[in-house]
Amino acid sequence: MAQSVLLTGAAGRVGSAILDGLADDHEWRLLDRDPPTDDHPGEFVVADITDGEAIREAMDGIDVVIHLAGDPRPEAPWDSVLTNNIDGTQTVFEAAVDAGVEQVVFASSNHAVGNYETDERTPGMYRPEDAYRLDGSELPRPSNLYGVSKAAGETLGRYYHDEHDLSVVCVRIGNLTQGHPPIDYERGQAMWLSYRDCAHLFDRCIRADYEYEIVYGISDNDRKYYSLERARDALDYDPQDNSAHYDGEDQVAEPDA
Ligand SMILES: NC(=O)C1=CN([C@@H]2O[C@H](COP(=O)(O)OP(=O)(O)OC[C@H]3O[C@@H](n4cnc5c(N)ncnc54)[C@H](O)[C@@H]3O)[C@@H](O)[C@H]2O)C=CC1
Ligand SMILES: O=C1O[C@H](COP(=O)(O)O)[C@@H](O)[C@H](O)[C@H]1O
Repeated sequence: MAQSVLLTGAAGRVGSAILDGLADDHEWRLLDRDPPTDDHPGEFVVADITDGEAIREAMDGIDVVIHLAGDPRPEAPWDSVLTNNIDGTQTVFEAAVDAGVEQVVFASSNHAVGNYETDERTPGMYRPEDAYRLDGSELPRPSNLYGVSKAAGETLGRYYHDEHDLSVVCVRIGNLTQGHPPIDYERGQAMWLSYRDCAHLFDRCIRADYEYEIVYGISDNDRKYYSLERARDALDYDPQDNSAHYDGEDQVAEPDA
């Protein structure tokens, strides 16, 4: 069934991947501090996620919030991630509870666990024959202050689920690139998320029933160090793409049937 969905950070890259795949599948209300530059489905609210009143108003009549807005830079300074990623995310969760929203999907990141990639494990863990997997049950181990802010967002989600009964899924997104996986970047190929799989994954986050989940958001790459098991089990995620099917920029194998 189509849901009424508020998409924060709608003007960005992940927002574009979601809307490219799902524009006609749900009733969208889009929100970003930057106004839209292209055609878009539904209404567009220009607001900052730290503005509690505007965010609460944007959630009227909404079933599901996909919360993407924030500073996505791994090198972002503390004042920016504190304001945009931590304070902004708390504002979004609080407004969701106040508005009676049922589910919040939080865009977390590989950088929340980036320091599992130790000198001893790399680059072996990026290769297809390596069996090492993170599965979402491990503690955060951030690789920068941006990763700390994403771990904080996951913990806020845990709190709002336990105290306020909100259904929350945190998606530790890998490396989203359009068209083909990153070139000459083993780590990026191991955590590649195609646009098609991104849209499908967020569709499953909108439609599935869950309590509190942490899942990894990557395609079904031969190289991987993130398990897809929780995303498959909890969300019925069924990725179609695989970075091994690309030779540089060209696709050299058909997606699995
Ligand atoms: N692109 C990727 O591969 C990955 C992205 N993510 C996360 O996904 C989310 C989206 O990332 P991208 O689309 O790549 O970034 P982006 O920079 O393309 O989009 C982010 C959007 O959020 C908006 N925004 C930022 N701060 C805001 C605020 N205070 N109030 C309202 N809007 C605000 C920006 O205007 C922008 O349109 C981010 O939270 C990022 O940390 C996580 C892992 C990987
Ligand atoms: O969280 C994020 O991760 C991706 C991939 O990280 P990288 O270290 O391989 O670049 C990054 O591209 C994106 O900007 C960021 O938000």
